[in-house]
Amino acid sequence: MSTPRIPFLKGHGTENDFVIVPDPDNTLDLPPAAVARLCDRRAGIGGDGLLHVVRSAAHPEAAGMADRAEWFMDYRNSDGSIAEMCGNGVRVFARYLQRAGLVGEGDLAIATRAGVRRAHIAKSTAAHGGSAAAEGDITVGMGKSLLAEGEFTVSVGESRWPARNVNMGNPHAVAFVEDLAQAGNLFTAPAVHPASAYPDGVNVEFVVDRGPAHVALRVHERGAGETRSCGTGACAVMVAAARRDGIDPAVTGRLATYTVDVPGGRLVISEHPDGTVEMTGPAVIVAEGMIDPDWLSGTPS
Ligand SMILES: N[C@@H](CCC[C@H](N)C(=O)O)C(=O)O
Repeated sequence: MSTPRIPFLKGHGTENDFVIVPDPDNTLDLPPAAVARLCDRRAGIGGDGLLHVVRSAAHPEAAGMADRAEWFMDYRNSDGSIAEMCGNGVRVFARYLQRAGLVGEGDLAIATRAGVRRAHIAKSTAAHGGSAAAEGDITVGMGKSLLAEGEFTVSVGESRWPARNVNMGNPHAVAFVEDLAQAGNLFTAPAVHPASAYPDGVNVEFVVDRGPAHVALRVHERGAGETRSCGTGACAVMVAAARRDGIDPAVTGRLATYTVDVPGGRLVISEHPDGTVEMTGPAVIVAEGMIDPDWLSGTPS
């Protein structure tokens, strides 16, 4: 009997693109090599990462969150490595659940390795025909940022910039530059100093100003290379930009909101007086299909 084909979908959030593999009961074997094969842009489906959609109760890393969030985002980078969190991924994950009829518009909770995140799926508009595939925005509560004390730098070639070390569930180094072109081709990961500050690697964001409370970034993602967007990175950038601008909602008691442009679109990010960060942006499912299990396992057919 032949092995059944594996359903998948493809989606993106501000062009941070993902292979989505629904596996409610966690029955699929997805070793790093299989993830890298699926995310390969020439020999596979292609993506910056993979969203393995599993019921929290069925996954050993999420079972403890099952009472608060039915679904677990088992996120993998395109090189097959595991990441704690993916901001754009959470929105696309929520969009998948909506499209599959597993959740409706409104609020839902999603378990991630960084903890439970709450998403709000905006009501579909008539302009989108009210369909479940509508491209309305999704807002995600991204938790609190953690800014490390100390001196950090990021360098590309001979250039070196001071950086903020911001954790959004996953690690980020944020450097303000004069011009985004200074980041170079970003084929390889920029050097970070001290490297010991990031024992598990780091995502690196380069940032320029576009106007008041408006910045733009380029990013090199750990485990994926340069991508068109990074949601957690955009949140790290928002917090770093606010502090640089002398704004700390915990001190002022007022919400701070920044527009963060990424190569693949725009995200709007707010920090509340209690320190929680909220991100709003699009999430789109573009295709669905079937994976050949023999190809995935590398078994010649
Ligand atoms: N693109 C994501 C971040 C994905 C994980 C990251 N590469 C890491 O290893 O931490 C986002 O939108 O946040």
